[in-house]
Amino acid sequence: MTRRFITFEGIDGAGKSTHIEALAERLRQRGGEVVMTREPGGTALAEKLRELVLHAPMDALTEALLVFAARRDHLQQVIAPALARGATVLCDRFTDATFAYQGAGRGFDTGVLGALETWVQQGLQPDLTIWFDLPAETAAERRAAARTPDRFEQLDTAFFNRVRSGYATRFEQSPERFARIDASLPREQVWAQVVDHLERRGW
Ligand SMILES: Nc1ncnc2c1ncn2[C@@H]1O[C@H](COP(=O)(O)OP(=O)(O)OP(=O)(O)O)[C@@H](O)[C@H]1O
Ligand SMILES: Cc1cn([C@H]2C[C@H](O)[C@@H](COP(=O)(O)O)O2)c(=O)[nH]c1=O
Repeated sequence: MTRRFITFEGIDGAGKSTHIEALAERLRQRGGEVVMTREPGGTALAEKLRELVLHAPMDALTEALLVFAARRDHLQQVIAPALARGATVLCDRFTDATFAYQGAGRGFDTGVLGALETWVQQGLQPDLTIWFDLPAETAAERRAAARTPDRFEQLDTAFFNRVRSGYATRFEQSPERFARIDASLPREQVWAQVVDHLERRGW
C-alpha cells in the first residue's frame, strides 16, 4: 500500500477544514486507511500544548518550542506509525505553519526553526502540501462570521499578510511539494482545484 503524508496549510479562515473531511472520504472510497489529524495537537500531550499555544500569553521562542514539542510527540505517537503501516495521513497544518506564523508572522529566526525542523523530523517531510492561499482581508471576513477568535485570530491584517508571505516563501523553496490553491473562489471551485492536484499525481 502507498503511504502518503498530505498536509493542509493557509492563514486562519482560508477554508482548509472545509475540504479535509471530503478528501478523506474520497481517499477512503479508493481503499486503504486514512488518518485525519491536526497540529498543534493529534495526541493527548500535544492537545494540551495546543491549548497553551492558542490561549496563553508567551513569546515567539516559547511558541516555537511548544509547537515543535507537540510535533515531536505527534510524529512519534501517530504520524510515523500510521505511515509505517501504509496509511495515508491528512494533517491540518504542519511545519510550514511554524515558518509562516512564528517565522514570518512573529519575526522569529528561521535558521533556528530550520534546526528544530531537522532535529524533530529527522528528514521526514510531507509528500504533498495543499496550500489554501487567499488575501488576509478575505480570510478575516470569513473568520468574523464563524467563531470567537483565539490568540492568533485576534491579530491584525498586517500579521496575516506576513504569514501569507511566509507560506509563499516555503512554496518557492519546495514548489514540487506544494499544490497552491486559489482559496478566494467559491467552495466548489476550491474543491475542484484540490481534486485536480490529486488527479495530476494519479491519486
Ligand atoms: N470558499 C469559501 N467561500 C466562502 N466561505 C468559505 C469558503 N470556504 C470556507 N468558508 C467558510 O469560512 C470559514 C472558515 O473556514 P474553515 O474553518 O474551513 O477555515 P480553516 O482554514 O480551517 O480555518 P482555521 O485554520 O482557522 O481553522 C467557515 O465559516 C467556512 O464555512
Ligand atoms: C501548527 C502551527 C499552528 N500555529 C497556529 C495557526 C493557527 O492560528 C493555530 C491553529 O488553529 P487551527 O484553527 O487549528 O488552524 O495555531 C502556529 O502558530 N504554529 C504552528 O506550527
